[in-house]
Amino acid sequence: MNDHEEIFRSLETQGWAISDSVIPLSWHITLLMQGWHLWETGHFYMEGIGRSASDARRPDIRGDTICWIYPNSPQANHPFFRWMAQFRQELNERYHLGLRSQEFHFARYGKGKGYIKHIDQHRDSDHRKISIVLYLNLQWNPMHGGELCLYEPDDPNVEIRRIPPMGARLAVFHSGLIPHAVLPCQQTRWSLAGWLRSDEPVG
Ligand SMILES: O=C(O)CCC(=O)C(=O)O
Ligand SMILES: [Fe+2]
Repeated sequence: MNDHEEIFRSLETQGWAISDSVIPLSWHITLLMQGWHLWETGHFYMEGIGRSASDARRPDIRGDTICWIYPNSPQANHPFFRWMAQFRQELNERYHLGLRSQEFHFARYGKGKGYIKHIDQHRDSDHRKISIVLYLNLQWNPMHGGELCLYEPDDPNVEIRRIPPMGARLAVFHSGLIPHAVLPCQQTRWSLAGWLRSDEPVG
């Protein structure tokens, strides 16, 4: 069974999947360097919690700062995004999900920050179908916290799993199904977060 197969099986049976082997180790390091450089040069900002401009920034709900990766930017050339386009195509072939586009941003959670329990589909749009997080941390140990915490779709009070954000670890889950949270971290936490979408690419 190849790595993609394992992810597909887990997605099918439980709605989420984790892989520590599908992403080459060097990719998370080169992506971390890109993210770190963008942060150093002031390209990160705090995103609101909804879709409209009036949706307030709420660091008490969502503590990360982010930097979107635009299609024609140098960062978009990283092989990770071609890998992801291929993965998206495989998902479409197997499950007819109609995934037409993908979007990704770097995310940086400073010490003490997290993201409270939520679902990734916005109230008024269900175009986000599959959520993806690639962790970019070089070293992580249990004292650093910052786990991705997954909850039962039918009962969000029930925790299913805590996943430490180890470098090169890939988390994949159904955006409209799995409630999840980022627990407060005790060390700066880096990731690349994104969504496979059912609408056309922007621009
Ligand atoms: O970084 C993670 O583990 C999850 C992030 C998340 O839930 C989000 O950006 O919507
Ligand atoms: Fe999320």
